[in-house]
Amino acid sequence: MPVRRALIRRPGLLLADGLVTHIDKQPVDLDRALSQWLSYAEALRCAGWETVEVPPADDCPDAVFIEDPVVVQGDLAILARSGAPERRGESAGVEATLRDLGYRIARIEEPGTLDGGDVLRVGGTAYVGLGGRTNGAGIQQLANHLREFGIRTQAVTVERALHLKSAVTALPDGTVIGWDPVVDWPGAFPAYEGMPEEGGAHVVILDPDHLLMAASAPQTADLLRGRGYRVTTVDISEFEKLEGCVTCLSVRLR
Ligand SMILES: NC(=O)NCCC[C@H](N)C(=O)O
Repeated sequence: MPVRRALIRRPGLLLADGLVTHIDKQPVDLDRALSQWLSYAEALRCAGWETVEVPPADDCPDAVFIEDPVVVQGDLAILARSGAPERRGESAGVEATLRDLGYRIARIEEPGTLDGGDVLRVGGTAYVGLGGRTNGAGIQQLANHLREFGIRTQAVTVERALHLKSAVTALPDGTVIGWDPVVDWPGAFPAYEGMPEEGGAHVVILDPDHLLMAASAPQTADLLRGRGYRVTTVDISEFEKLEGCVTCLSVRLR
């Protein structure tokens, strides 16, 4: 089987200063965050993923949310340019690691903005959230980069959540799942299904029959187990306090 790698980045000491946009600020327990992050990384490895630790960016409180500074497709790493200027310092270490791994590098350039958390690929389509972090110019540039892979790009308005993937992700069969109260346009997806919990909107596909989910969504985990999926859960409460979810703590390279 080809190597499956996932990029991860250890939380830094400033984690508690991370941005919050749609929820109130809550105290973050740093020790608990580190132990949750270690368990998250272990869950990836147990499922057969090799984890590659990107050098820390300790001046950037949100650097642990490594999904946001890059979109990787095939052998191309597209360095994003966050709509939150505080997050732009996260890119350098990600670029260095991906160069070392042999990836070609492209960039979202000014005036474009884009966060990886806004990019949901389902089959040959990349749905891209148009909202606080990602603008139309960023989506257009991403579309140009993805075209060589035969991927078409479709913008989806995001107003009620931080990122598109804060609101929806996709099951291995392509069904987009979300938490209805924060999904602006469920009709944008050919197949959409609401889940009973906010954290139930987020799945990492570890294998075609194996999902990683947050422990905060037990009803959804049971529902998906009932559909035949194996579901591994991890407690990521300290990251959820910063509007993070299971998807944003790693970048799966395939
Ligand atoms: N892709 C994601 O959902 N990333 C979560 C980023 C959370 C971070 N506190 C932020 O506001 O940028």
